[in-house]
Amino acid sequence: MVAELELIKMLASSIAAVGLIGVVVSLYNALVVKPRRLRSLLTKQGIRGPPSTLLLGNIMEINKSQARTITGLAPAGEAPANHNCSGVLNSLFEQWRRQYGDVYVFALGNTQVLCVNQPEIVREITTCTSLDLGKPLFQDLDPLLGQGILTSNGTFWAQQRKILAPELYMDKVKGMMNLITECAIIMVNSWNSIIETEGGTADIKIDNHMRSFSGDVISRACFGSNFSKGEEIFHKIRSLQKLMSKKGFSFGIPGSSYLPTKINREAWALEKEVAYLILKVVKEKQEARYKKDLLQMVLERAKNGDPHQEATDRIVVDNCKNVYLAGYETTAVTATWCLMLLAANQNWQDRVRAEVLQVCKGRSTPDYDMLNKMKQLTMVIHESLRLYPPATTISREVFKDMKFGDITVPKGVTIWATVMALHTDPKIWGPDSYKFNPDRFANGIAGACKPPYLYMPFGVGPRVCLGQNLAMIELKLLLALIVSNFSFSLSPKYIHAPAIRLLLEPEHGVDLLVRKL
Ligand code: HEM
Repeated sequence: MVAELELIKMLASSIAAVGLIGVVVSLYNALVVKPRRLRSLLTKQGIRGPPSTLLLGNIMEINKSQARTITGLAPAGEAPANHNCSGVLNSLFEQWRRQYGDVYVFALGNTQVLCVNQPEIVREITTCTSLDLGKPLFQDLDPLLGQGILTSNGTFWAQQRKILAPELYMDKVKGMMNLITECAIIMVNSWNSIIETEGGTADIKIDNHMRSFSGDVISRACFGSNFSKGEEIFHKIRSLQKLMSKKGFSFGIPGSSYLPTKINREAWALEKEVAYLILKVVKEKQEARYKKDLLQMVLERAKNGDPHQEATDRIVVDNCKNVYLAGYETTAVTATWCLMLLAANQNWQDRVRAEVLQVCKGRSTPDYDMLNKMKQLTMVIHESLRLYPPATTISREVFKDMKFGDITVPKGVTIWATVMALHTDPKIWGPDSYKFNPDRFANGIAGACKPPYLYMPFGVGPRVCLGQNLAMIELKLLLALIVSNFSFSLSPKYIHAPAIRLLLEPEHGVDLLVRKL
């Protein structure tokens, strides 16, 4: 009996040892062998790049000064006189581009990233419709994004795009004008009360105000009359988002999101709670026959595409989270940068205000046609998105060997079109490419940028942003109401420190001195 037990113990420990060896081998393959092989396939084609210094790095751990170096903008306390992008030339990406050419490779964790700045190749990549080219797979973000439109690929992505896209066409966005106006008025009123309390002029950190506005719009658009429940749900998604950025991306450690760490456990619990709450609202809606909103339409289309309840539930839950994450912070941070630039360039603030007042002819809130007539305002938004694009790179992964230009990109490589570098390239924009000059957009995007597809704050091609119509209307309406109600300048507290987190954000927020007009 004792001998049998010993034998069982020995067998168990050999199985454990073999299992452990298997794990070590697969880790070694993923972390060392595969990256080396991909790198050498690129190097053989003459593509060079910095040594793999970021191997096993964690993007969130690239410390703040490094993030600022990558962003390339002026560091804290050294704002250039007109608060433009003039420091970008010194950025790490620019440095690498000068050193290694328009196409170079670097390592981010165990991922080999091919950085592409050559216009024709950028175009080939961004407009490529092959399903073998898609979004990089960030398993770490699973609890946050699930398998929704932002991260999925292939036919499953195409199915989800078909479901969501019609809900964000311009005619649908036009129908959201009332709800967007309501949210903008709430924002303006909150500033009015702060200014009243402060006695005429208030020093306001505007970032969270912009977030409340865009969060409010998405809650109402998705959940219609249930928007207060939507707000509760989005509050939890935001907590999940914060938790994920605390965790960071553990590039290079396969399976790390499935380890029962404290953060992972918290994330799983929040993920379950969010899914439960969304499905509860969906069920209530079905029973109460509410007016159809975005979520309801997604549900109906998802049901037509797949009769299985579980699959339908997943599409609804994941896309609800995806739309929120795609549309909330991006719009808020763009509004924040626009206001910073208008505060720093008073002449443009005056020009936009004069236009808004002239177009609105005494009306306190503009309608859709009025927004379309606001050309100066549109130019300012375009220029702000050029200098401060919230998404600083457009990224793709190749799922089988593919050829772009004369480069063969091996399966598994990630490609980045570096939006910030393309948006400030003097060869594309002229010698004042680092300056805030909305006039360059006087004849539209095609007049400002040659070739126009290199202006890509919303991406280009088959995966172009689905929410750009909604975002532009939200931004125009909010900014029109702000400039017609208030005048503002930069507060002495403001520190110019753009930093790349998930998006390009002002590291210390934006502080404005705001006065009621
Ligand atoms: C100023 C605000 C916004 C900016 C700068 C922005 C930017 C972007 C960018 C750069 C992409 C990736 C494009 C690519 O990979 O080629 C994207 C995708 C996407 N955006 Fe936006 N976005 C904004 C607002 C919104 C809003 C308000 C919504 C929805 C309500 C939204 C929904 C989406 C969706 C669903 C995708 C994924 C499309 C796909 O993969 O097929 N975005 N956005």
